[in-house]
Parts: sequence; structure tokens; C-alpha cells
Amino acid sequence: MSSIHEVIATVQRRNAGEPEFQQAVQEVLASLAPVLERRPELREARILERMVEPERQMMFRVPWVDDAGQVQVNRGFRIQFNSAIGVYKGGLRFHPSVNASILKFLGFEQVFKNALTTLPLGGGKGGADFDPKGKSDAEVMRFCQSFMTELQRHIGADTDVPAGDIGVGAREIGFLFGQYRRIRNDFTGVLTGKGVGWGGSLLRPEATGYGAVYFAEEMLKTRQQGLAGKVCAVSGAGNVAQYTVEKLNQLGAKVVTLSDSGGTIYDPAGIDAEKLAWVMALKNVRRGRISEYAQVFNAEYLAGKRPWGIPCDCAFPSATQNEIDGTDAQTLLANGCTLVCEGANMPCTPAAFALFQAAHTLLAPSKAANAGGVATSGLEMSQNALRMGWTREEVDAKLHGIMVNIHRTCFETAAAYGQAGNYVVGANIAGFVKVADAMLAQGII
Ligand SMILES: NC(=O)C1=CN([C@@H]2O[C@H](COP(=O)(O)OP(=O)(O)OC[C@H]3O[C@@H](n4cnc5c(N)ncnc54)[C@H](O)[C@@H]3O)[C@@H](O)[C@H]2O)C=CC1
Ligand SMILES: O=C(O)CCC(=O)C(=O)O
Repeated sequence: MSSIHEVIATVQRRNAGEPEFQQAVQEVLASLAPVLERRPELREARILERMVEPERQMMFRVPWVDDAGQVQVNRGFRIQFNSAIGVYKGGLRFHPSVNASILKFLGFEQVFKNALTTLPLGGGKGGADFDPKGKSDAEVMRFCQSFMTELQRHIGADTDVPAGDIGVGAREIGFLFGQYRRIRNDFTGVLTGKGVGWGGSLLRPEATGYGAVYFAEEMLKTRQQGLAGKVCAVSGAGNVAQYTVEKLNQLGAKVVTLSDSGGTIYDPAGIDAEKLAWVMALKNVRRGRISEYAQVFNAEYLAGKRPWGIPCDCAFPSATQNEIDGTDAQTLLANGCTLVCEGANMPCTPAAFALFQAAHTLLAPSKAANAGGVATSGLEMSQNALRMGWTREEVDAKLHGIMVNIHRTCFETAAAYGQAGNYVVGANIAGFVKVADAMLAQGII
């Protein structure tokens, strides 16, 4: 039986050169000592040692032909991390930075996140080091077809159900689904995030952003506050950021920033519904840079900068991992920020987490705050299995109920372990216990 420190040391040794995966493991395991003290049978069954190893990990060649007729070769992955409570479920990321470390961190986090949703979903993640930026629709289609030609061997509606993530949106899911259907001759719920006309769920595009805002609302209620009138900084300009802004606007908050890998726009007047519609066309149709916003709406553009220097009450990091470091956290706190809600996966570094926790900031960890996306994917799977579709209102009511429930679970679990108000600990312990109990019941596998 190893101690938590020994498990972490073994993970570091066995996964040398995988800093994001090591970071994610350390962050979860650091919360678990009180559970293992109360539940020695989990240590005896070596649950931690088993949980940090993916059940299966695929890496494959993805050859495709670009518009100039040149052969290109990318690397594809699918990490099937843990299926103790349900089919592997988690997104696909297409970004040049994709590697085993990033996908293992995302797959590991997904296991606990999916457990928090209360739906029967195991955890997985995949993707490729392909960069859709600057590629034609035809190139993206050829890449997706080649990627799915291999991936289809490993997935299925009752095995593993991928979805979108960075660089994988409605267009990519369409191409991927088409190729799966063509090869397998099987119209099935093998992917989520599908178009509403061919098996998708209403509100799946909105779900991650809306869910994060619902979670923030619940946190504020514990301090008898609401979002109305709050000034919010949002990073990113993709799926999660867009629908975070939409819901914040609906609830009376004012969003003053958005960003992409080029820089940040600062609009003190607020990014209202009309400006947001323009951003959606820019990012989802024209696939342009956020810097254009500054010219069109007379806002400030901070080239190469992230939004965290802009004074705000609430921060919604919604772009990528480790986008708020210790220095950013100090700046946010000095400027009066009292709520941080992680829409992206692991956007805060450990140093930023420590500073926010020391300041008693309302801090929603990603595995709780952004679980609305995968939860609504779970609802899409249910609709596919039933061969029917729910209304937007029905899906929104279920999503809202799930987010309220995740908040309550994290809040009550933290309190039960003597860490009242610590949503990081609450989320880690609640997600862990559910998966650990399932693994214990199913024997040594
Ligand atoms: N789409 C979904 O349903 C879910 C997404 N997430 C997480 O939310 C985050 C954003 O994902 P999506 O909005 O789906 O992706 P997206 O591809 O629609 O948008 C990503 C945005 O982040 C920006 N970005 C990417 N890498 C960056 C970098 N290195 N520096 C600065 N900006 C960068 C992009 O410019 C873009 O604006 C990711 O961490 C993802 O894992 C989490 C749960 C569900
Ligand atoms: O909806 C899904 O299955 C993917 C969601 C996801 O990738 C995430 O929660 O990070």
C-alpha cells in the first residue's frame, strides 16, 4: 500500500515529460487524504494506483492530403481512462499543442467530472496535433475522415462516445459522424454535439457556458449575492466563452473582455447581445481574429495579453489550461475579483489556486463548473437511445438541475470533510468516491 505521496512520485516517474498530467493528478490526490483515512479499504484495493493509469491508450497516424496535393501526417490519440461507471465519454481536441500529456490530464479530469454529473458516464479524451486554423473546409473534412477511419475501431455508442473540445465544433463533428456512418453502416449515437437535424440535442452548444454561469450563480447565493451588475472578465472567444457571455448578459452582468491566442479585447461598455452575435459570426463562420472586434466596436486591443489585468468582480477563464498563473491571480485579487469560475479545463495553475483559496475567493474548479457540457452530452445520448428529442426548455431545466445538484454536492462534501466553502476539495472528493466505490464493487480490473 502506497501513501498519496508515493503514488504521486510513481506517477511523476512513470510519466516523465508529461507536466500537465502530473499537475492534474497532484491536484486531485492532494484532496484525498481524509477520504483514505476514513476508508482504508480503498488503499488496500490500490484504488489510487489503478485510477492514475488509463485503461487503454491509442495513438495513431493520421495521413491526409492538403489543397496543394501535398501529403500531411498528424498524430491522433484516444485515451480511454476509466469506464467504472459508464462508457468512456469526453471530447476531441484538435490543436497543434496536443500530446499524450495534455490528453491524459483531460481524460483524468473527465473521470471525476463525469461522476459529478450523476449520469452513467466514464471518462476519456482524444484528439490530434492538427491545427484547423487557416485550413479550408475541404482540408478539415479530409483530415476528419482520415482521423475517423482509425478512431472508429475503438468507439461505439455503448463503448466510447467522443464529442467536441478546442478546435472541434459543429463542422468537425459533422465530418467525423459522416465518416463513421459510412464505414460502419450504423446510424447511432456514437458522437455528441451532432446537428439537431441528425441526432443532436437542443442546447448542447450552449451547455458548457450556461452551466458554468449557473454554477457561479449558486456560489454567489451562498453569500446572498447575484450576478446582476457584476463586471465579468471572460477569456477565449470560442464555444464556452460565447455562451458564458450570453448567459451572463441574460442575468444582468456586464462582460468586458474576450480573447484568443493573439490577444484580448477590452470593451468597458460591455459585450452586449448584438456585439456577441458579431463575435459568433467572426469565430464560427468567418474564423477570424478577435482583434477585429476592437476596430469595429471602438474597443481596446491588448496584443499578446490575457484579460486578467482588467478590473472585474468575476473571472471566467474559458480558453485553455494554465491561463491564470500566480501573477495573474495576484492582479485579479488586487483589483477586487471575488469569484473565479473555470469554464476551461484546469485554467488556473496550482499557484493561482493557492492564492485564491487563501483569499477565500469563490473558486469553482473546472471539473464541477464546466460539467454542464458533458452532462448535456449525456442527455443527448439518452435522447438518441429513446429515439426522440426533448425541447429546449426541457433540456435547459435538466441542465440547470444538474448544475444546482453538482454545486450542492461539492458544497456539502467540502463541509463534511471539514473544508467548508472549498469547492476544489468538495469536487475532488465527491467525484473520487463515486468512481472508487464502483471500482471496489467490480473487483481487481
Ligand atoms: N466545448 C465544450 O463543451 C467544453 C469545453 N471545455 C473546455 O473549455 C475550453 C475552451 O474550449 P472550447 O470553447 O470548446 O474551444 P473552442 O475551440 O471553441 O475555443 C477555444 C478558444 O480558446 C482560445 N485559445 C485556445 N488556445 C489558446 C491559447 N493557448 N491561448 C489563448 N487562447 C487560446 C481560442 O482562440 C478560442 O477562442 C477548453 O479548455 C476545453 O477543454 C470544457 C468542457 C466542455
Ligand atoms: O461532451 C463531451 O463529451 C465532451 C466534454 C468535454 O470534453 C469536457 O467536459 O471537457
